[in-house]
Amino acid sequence: MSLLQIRNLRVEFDTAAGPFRALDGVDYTVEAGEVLAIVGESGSGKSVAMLAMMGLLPDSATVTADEMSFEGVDLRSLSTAQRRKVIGKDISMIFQEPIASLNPCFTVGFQLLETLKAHTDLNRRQRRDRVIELLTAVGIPEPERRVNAFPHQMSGGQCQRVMIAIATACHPKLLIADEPTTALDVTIQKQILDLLTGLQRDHGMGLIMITHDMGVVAETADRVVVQYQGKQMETADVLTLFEAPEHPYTRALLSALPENATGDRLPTVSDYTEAFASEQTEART
Ligand SMILES: Nc1ncnc2c1ncn2[C@@H]1O[C@H](COP(=O)(O)OP(=O)(O)OP(=O)(O)O)[C@@H](O)[C@H]1O
Repeated sequence: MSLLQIRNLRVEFDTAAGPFRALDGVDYTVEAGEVLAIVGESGSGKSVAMLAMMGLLPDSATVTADEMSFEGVDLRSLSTAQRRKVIGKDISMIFQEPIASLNPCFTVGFQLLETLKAHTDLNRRQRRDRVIELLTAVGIPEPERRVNAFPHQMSGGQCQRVMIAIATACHPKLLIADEPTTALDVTIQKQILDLLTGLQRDHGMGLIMITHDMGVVAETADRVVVQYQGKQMETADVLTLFEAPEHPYTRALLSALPENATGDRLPTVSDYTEAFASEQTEART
């Protein structure tokens, strides 16, 4: 039994301009302890897919799927409240903007304590110790002092470490990281990726890494789903994808990597996909 199994997921938004299909029949499988990267350019439906699974899309969204199960539990059969209970305990998510994700009015220690209070039976003393342990585990220096810092007193990288501490505080079985390094300085990006993959390995968590960056995919993933305009283009294990990409869109993404540049100008995905893109647009209208 897979940790997460989603088949033929479709999401349509009711918009002022009429219905808009954001996702059109995508499949995701994540095994326990596996890292799945969902890659695709902005608007390809990466975030919508995860929000749909967690029941967090607004009422304007219609979500359908042939299967949507977590550890064998059919998420479609649960009420929103029941789904949040399953998901709140076993699935955590971190977002692109760490500073915006933390509450600016409370210290980082308080925000960690609140998470532990909501999801564990630890007493006050144990929670305090666990907060220090978590901040140490994510590499915050002088955790006894930093526990009293407000988010604005920390760097973007430190705030993302705190977000990772909050997200992993209750030992989730699946962690979803939505562009976790995009807002960070390049030098910090690698440290955050190493932290995430280290925690993932140590705790045997499933990890879904949402990204548009093939470098992040190469660095972290076991398997990859490539999306374009709400459709799934290709699914492969990471080595196969880099060595023998099957779909023209995947080849375009790989060709646009700086290390694959051959001429004076860095190619872009659109250099390869104009014909393909108009084909997709026609199919959607
Ligand atoms: N509430 C909404 N109402 C209408 N359309 C929406 C809504 N939320 C998302 N969309 C649309 O769904 C499509 C997919 O969005 P999504 O945020 O999943 O893209 P993404 O691949 O995660 O992009 P990014 O990397 O920029 O976050 C986009 O065209 C977006 O505009």
